[in-house]
Amino acid sequence: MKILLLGANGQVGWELQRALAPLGELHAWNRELGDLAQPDALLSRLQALAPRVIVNAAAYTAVDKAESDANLARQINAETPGRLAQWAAHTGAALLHYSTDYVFDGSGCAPRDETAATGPLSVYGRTKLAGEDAIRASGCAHLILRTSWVYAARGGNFAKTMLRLAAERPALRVVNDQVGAPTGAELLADCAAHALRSLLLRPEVGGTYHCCAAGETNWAEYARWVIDLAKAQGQALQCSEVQGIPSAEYPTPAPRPLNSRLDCRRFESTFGLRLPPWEQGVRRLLTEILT
Ligand SMILES: NC(=O)C1=CN([C@@H]2O[C@H](COP(=O)(O)OP(=O)(O)OC[C@H]3O[C@@H](n4cnc5c(N)ncnc54)[C@H](OP(=O)(O)O)[C@@H]3O)[C@@H](O)[C@H]2O)C=CC1
Ligand SMILES: Cc1cn([C@H]2C[C@H](O)[C@@H](COP(=O)(O)OP(=O)(O)O[C@H]3O[C@@H](C)C(=O)[C@@H](O)[C@H]3O)O2)c(=O)[nH]c1=O
Ligand SMILES: [Mg+2]
Repeated sequence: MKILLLGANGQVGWELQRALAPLGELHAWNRELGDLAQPDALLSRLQALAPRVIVNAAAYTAVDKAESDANLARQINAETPGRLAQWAAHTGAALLHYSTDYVFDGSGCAPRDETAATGPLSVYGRTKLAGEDAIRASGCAHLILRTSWVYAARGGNFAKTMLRLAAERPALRVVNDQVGAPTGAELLADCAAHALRSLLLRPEVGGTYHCCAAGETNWAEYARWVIDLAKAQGQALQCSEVQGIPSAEYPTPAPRPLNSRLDCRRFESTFGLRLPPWEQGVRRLLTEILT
C-alpha cells in the first residue's frame, strides 16, 4: 500500500515519517517534492504516484504573517487540500489532514466538541476551516484531526522560544488568559497512524475529530513550567520571573481564541485510545532537547 506524506519536514510531518513507516510503502515529500502552492504540478505528481492514502501535514502555520499573506495561506491551507480531497474522492484514496483550535472563536470556558459552532478570528483560522470544509464536501474517505499548541524537538514552537528568551532576559511577559493543551508532534503522529489503520478497516469511522493532550494550561503557566523544569535539569537561565498578562497587553496582528479547550472524548472512544496529560510529552521534549 502506497502512502504519500506531504509536509514531511514539519513538526508533525517529521514524526509521521516514523509513525507511518510500518503501515506501508511510505513516500515522504517535503516542500521541494510536493509544493502545495503549485497545485497543478503537485496533482500531476500525485496522479503518477497514485497512493492509497494521503497524509497532509503541510500547512501555512505562521499565524501573524498570514494576516498580510491571506492568498498564499488560503492556497496552502484550503484550496490545495480541497484539490487533494477531490483526487482522493475520484480514486477511492483516503486522506488524513490536521486542523486547529483556531477554527473556533474561543468564547466561554467549556471544552468544545466536534459539533460546536466554528468562528475563526484570524486568516489562519479561516483558511484552516475552509480546508476542512473542502475536504468534507469532496466526499472522500477522510480523517480531520483538530489539535492545539503543537510542539516538537525538531522545528519551531512556543516552548523552544521561551527557553531561548529565558536564557537572554531576566523576566518574560506572557499572556495568561488563553487556555489550551500543548500537544506533542509525536503523539499526533502516533494517533494518526492508529486512526488511519482503523479507517482502512472500518470506513465508517471517517470524519472530524478533536485530538490533543489531556489537561489544560495557559501560555504563561506553560512557559513557567518549561523554564522551571529546564532549570531543574541544570540549565543556566537568566529568567527569574514569568509575568502573566492579559492578551490586550500583548497585541498581535492575529487575535487568538481565549478558550482553546477541545473535548477529545469522541476520538478516544472511537479509536480506543487514551490521550495522555500534556506534561508527559513536554517533559520528554525537555529531556530530549536539553540532555
Ligand atoms: N503548530 C501548531 O501549533 C499547530 C498546528 N496545527 C496543524 O497541524 C499541522 C502540522 O503543523 P506543524 O507540524 O506544527 O507545522 P510546521 O509549521 O512545523 O510544519 C508545516 C510544514 O508545512 C510545510 N509547508 C509550508 N508551506 C508549504 C508548501 N507550500 N508546500 C509544501 N509544504 C509546505 C513547511 O515546509 P518548510 O519546512 O519547507 O517550511 C513545514 O514543513 C498543520 O495542519 C497545522 O495547521 C494545529 C494546531 C496547532
Ligand atoms: C513570544 C511570546 C508570545 N506570547 C503570546 C502570543 C500568543 O498569544 C501566545 C502563543 O504564541 P505563539 O505565537 O507561539 O502562538 P501561535 O503561533 O498563535 O500558536 C498557534 O499556532 C497555530 C499554528 C495553531 O494552530 C494553534 O494551535 C497555536 O499553537 O503567547 C506572549 O505573551 N509573550 C511572548 O513573549
Ligand atoms: Mg523525537
